[in-house]
Amino acid sequence: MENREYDVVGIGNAVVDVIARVEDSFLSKHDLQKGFMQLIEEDAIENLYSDMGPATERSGGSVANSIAGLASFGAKVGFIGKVGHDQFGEVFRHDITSLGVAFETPSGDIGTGRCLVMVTPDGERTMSTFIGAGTGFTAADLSKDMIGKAKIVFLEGYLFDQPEAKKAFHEAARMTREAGGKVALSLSDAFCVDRHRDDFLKLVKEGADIVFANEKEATALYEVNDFDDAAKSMAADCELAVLTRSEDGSMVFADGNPVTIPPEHVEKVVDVTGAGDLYAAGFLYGLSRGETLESCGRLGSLAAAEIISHLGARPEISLRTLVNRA
Ligand SMILES: Nc1ncnc2c1ncn2[C@@H]1O[C@H](COP(=O)(O)OP(=O)(O)O)[C@@H](O)[C@H]1O
Ligand SMILES: O=C(O)C[C@@H](O)[C@H](O)C(=O)COP(=O)(O)O
Repeated sequence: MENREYDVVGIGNAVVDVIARVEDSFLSKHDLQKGFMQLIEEDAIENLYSDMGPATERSGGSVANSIAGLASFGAKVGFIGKVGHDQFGEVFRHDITSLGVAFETPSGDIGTGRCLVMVTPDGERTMSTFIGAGTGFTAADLSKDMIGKAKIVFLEGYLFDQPEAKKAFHEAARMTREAGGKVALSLSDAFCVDRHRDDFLKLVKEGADIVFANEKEATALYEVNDFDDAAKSMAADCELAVLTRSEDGSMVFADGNPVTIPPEHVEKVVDVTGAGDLYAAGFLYGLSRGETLESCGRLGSLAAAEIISHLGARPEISLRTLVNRA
């Protein structure tokens, strides 16, 4: 890919994660579906929070996590997303800009989005997200300049949950194409896929160059039970399909041809939050540098392995150092 100011520009919800360890019984008590993301209103988030044990706050947001990961690899990156004029917004802005990410989206009047991340003893994460300021995200927040200078624009599927953000999403994809960049898409979550299946299918077939999905999202998209059936359909539908399979690694299909990528060995899985986001970071980092698909996948596995070895979805050590060591 030719030289451009940004390797990747991400567009997604700007969210602060509130992370706590919980027992499985906490999930059943609050009627939460383990391993998924459920949308929640602000008062409900307060109720849930008050029933939790000690929690830590870290910047999150799915594509924002990927962009933070890319910055940690040393990529040139930007992020577009909406925070509010509050302390959570300041934390999010500080964290992302301190990593060297260009982030210029003006803050809005609604409070910053928050995601309660509940980590069970097996390391699985279950999320309840209040989108907050993200509900005020519109096409007017898109930076034409940033998008026009990106090799890849990475769009978050969660944006589909807000009508104005959904319009902005389509506009961003159009602007990217017009400027000669590649459109990458994350399907985000299986429930989100269920809510917007037809729109996602259309994008996978026509609007995106690179599609990231985990096993649950891919099977939800094609309404099948078997991973192989979903993979076959996605491989036929898009140019570059990147399918992740948790501890079984990942598979990439380029023009229908499969490449299998092993996972990185992880001594102890502490918290799987951000595995897919960081995998995407590594993969896109490799892609923006013209690496082979196998090498892109290995970079993804490496970054994902770092993130699941500790609590939270932002890297705790420099991914560039990790790659150099590897
Ligand atoms: N238990 C694990 N051991 C090693 N790597 C893992 C493990 N779980 C996830 N990963 C890595 O993270 C990637 C993404 O994980 P996955 O669970 O498929 O995505 P998501 O977080 O979107 O649900 C996998 O392809 C793999 O490289
Ligand atoms: O954007 C959200 O609603 C959730 C994020 O804040 C969270 O950090 C996240 O997406 C975690 O990533 P995943 O486990 O790879 O889905």
